[in-house]
Amino acid sequence: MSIRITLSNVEYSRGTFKLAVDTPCTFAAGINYVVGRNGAGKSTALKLLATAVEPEKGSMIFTMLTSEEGAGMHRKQLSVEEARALMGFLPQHFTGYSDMTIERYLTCMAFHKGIPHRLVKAALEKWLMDSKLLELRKRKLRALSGGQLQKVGLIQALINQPRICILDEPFEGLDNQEKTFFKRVIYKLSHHSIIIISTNFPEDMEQGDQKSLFYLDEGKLRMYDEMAEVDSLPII
Ligand SMILES: Nc1ncnc2c1ncn2[C@@H]1O[C@H](COP(=O)(O)OP(=O)(O)OP(=O)(O)O)[C@@H](O)[C@H]1O
Repeated sequence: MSIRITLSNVEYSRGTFKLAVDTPCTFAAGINYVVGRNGAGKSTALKLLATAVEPEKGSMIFTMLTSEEGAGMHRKQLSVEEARALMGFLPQHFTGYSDMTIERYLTCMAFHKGIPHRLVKAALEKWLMDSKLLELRKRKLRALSGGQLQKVGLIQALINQPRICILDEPFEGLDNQEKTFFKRVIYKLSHHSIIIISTNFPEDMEQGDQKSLFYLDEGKLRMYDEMAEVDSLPII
């Protein structure tokens, strides 16, 4: 099941800021890094890809390689609803439902994302243990530190191994051990899923067998074939 997101001549404005994609950009399975200076439009681009906002011009098309009787192997275009059902999204300033405890919030998210009820408890316990949140599971989201909340945000985005996973500055606030844990989860997922990560930190871009680089310069998104080019781009 190979999924792609293809952007053509997309434009989206927010106040005086304009995001524009005037060269072909395709996001495929593997880790796709979106980089650029502060204010270049990374969060806006990720919201667009997550279908949280709609392009004013151009097209954003989700396709999946599929095999159907009579039609053989072909690329099927997905509706926005079908694409959303395959998505996990961590926005830049994740809040979740601040009055819920970690356990209740993540249980609701797991149900919502279609994980069978009988599997949720054990799966959640493993996530909470691996991310060092187990002892905090009865604490409300509003009482968590920035790093603790970020881990909850990452778990809700990754919990059902989504085929499209969009993570806005995912490692913000995590210590090295926590970063290593989540990077390993993301790396494994990247073999079958489109992972889109925005970051300002080149050291966070070391992983992924299949890597692509997207650079934003004052709202213009451009795809680079070579990760090696990252060293030549002014990121921060
Ligand atoms: N709610 C808003 N209304 C109007 N303009 C906005 C709004 N939010 C952000 N902008 C502007 O849109 C532009 C892109 O912002 P965006 O958050 O996408 O950039 P970014 O690359 O993610 O920045 P950072 O690295 O600082 O998170 C900026 O110039 C910003 O000032």
